[in-house]
Amino acid sequence: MNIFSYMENYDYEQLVFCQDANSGLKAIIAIHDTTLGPALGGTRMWTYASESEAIEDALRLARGMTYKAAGAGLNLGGGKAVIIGNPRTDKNPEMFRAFGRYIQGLNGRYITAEDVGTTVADMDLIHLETDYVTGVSPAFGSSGNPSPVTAYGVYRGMKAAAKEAFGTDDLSGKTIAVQGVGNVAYNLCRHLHEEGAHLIVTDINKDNVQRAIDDFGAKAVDPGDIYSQTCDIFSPCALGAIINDETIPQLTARVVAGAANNQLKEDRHGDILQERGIVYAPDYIINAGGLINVADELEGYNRDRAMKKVETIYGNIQAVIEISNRDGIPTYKAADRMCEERIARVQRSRSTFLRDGKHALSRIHHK
Ligand SMILES: NC(=O)C1=CN([C@@H]2O[C@H](COP(=O)(O)OP(=O)(O)OC[C@H]3O[C@@H](n4cnc5c(N)ncnc54)[C@H](O)[C@@H]3O)[C@@H](O)[C@H]2O)C=CC1
Ligand SMILES: CC(C)CC(=O)C(=O)O
Repeated sequence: MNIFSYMENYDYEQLVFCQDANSGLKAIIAIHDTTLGPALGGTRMWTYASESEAIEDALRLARGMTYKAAGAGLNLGGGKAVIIGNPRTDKNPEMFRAFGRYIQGLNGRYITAEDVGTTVADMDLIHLETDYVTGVSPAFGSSGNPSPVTAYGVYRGMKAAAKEAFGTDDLSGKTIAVQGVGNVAYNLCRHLHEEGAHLIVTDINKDNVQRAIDDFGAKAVDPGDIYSQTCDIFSPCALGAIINDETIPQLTARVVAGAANNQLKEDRHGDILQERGIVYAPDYIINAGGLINVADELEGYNRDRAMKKVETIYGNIQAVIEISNRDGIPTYKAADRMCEERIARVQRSRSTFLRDGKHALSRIHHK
């Protein structure tokens, strides 16, 4: 991978490598764009096959966060971190403390939170070394685990996409195939079950599958069979790049709406979904609930205010669909356009010289 060409291509600001032999920490922090504010994005811990795979993941996810914050109307930029390692076997407290010190060294340019492989307990350890961490335990006045809030936002966004496809946002009686029933999707399934939807689930973790069967009467299928299930909605809630040349021909759903980041393997797969008449709810618009929730901490966490903001995801999905229909472009392009226009507008409105510029989040509280 030619790192500088990649960064130049998508206009990345900064890539930080963090190493601590004492704890075994090997981490990468990617900051994509801070036009709107400090870069906020979770830390993923994963067993990457190579260092370039880890770098590419951090970069791709960071760029997604720029768009996610812009689309959600937040005054935040895009960043993400990855820790190379197995989250089940390679963690130790010193690793997260060391990582916290590297974050502190960025002096607020990057703020972290949970992602796949990291937990509230990990954020508490990071918090021992830096204030630039969210999703910390509620005991510290923070918002805790963002997953249930992300799930609620996905549920609301799914309803908005269903309205476009089926003429109603009522999900009762609809069959929904869910890929991955981890932290976010378990909570999503709860909302869907309560509304009377039929659930088909898969996961590589058998315990997670069993929990969905026991709690929601879900039907379970093997991971490779989830794409071809007869269903109304396909909900990717595991990892990225699962909308691709192999999976699209298998889909029977009229809506794709899920929590996973970077669902389209390549942009052209969003074009193919559109050609097939499948309503795609762009990932970074529909899964912004967790970000909205942790971002609220920066102003002193208020759950009611955060949940009100999460409700806007329904309208944001509708706005994207409206642009898509108006301009005759796929929804992923409509979402990009909407977010890029907001960033450009804010950049223009803040272009005049100020001796001591102030940002909406310059009051970030030091706990
Ligand atoms: N947790 C949050 O608040 C947010 C999460 N996301 C994204 O949503 C997705 C899910 O996140 P979480 O629920 O937090 O993660 P998680 O790790 O709790 O759940 C993911 C689940 O997918 C399963 N899985 C992995 N590979 C699979 C495969 N090939 N087939 C079937 N199942 C597979 C895992 O076993 C796990 O149960 C991730 O892509 C994450 O980046 C996005 C926004 C916020
Ligand atoms: C809680 C969020 C900040 C997690 C994240 O990084 C994301 O939305 O992908």
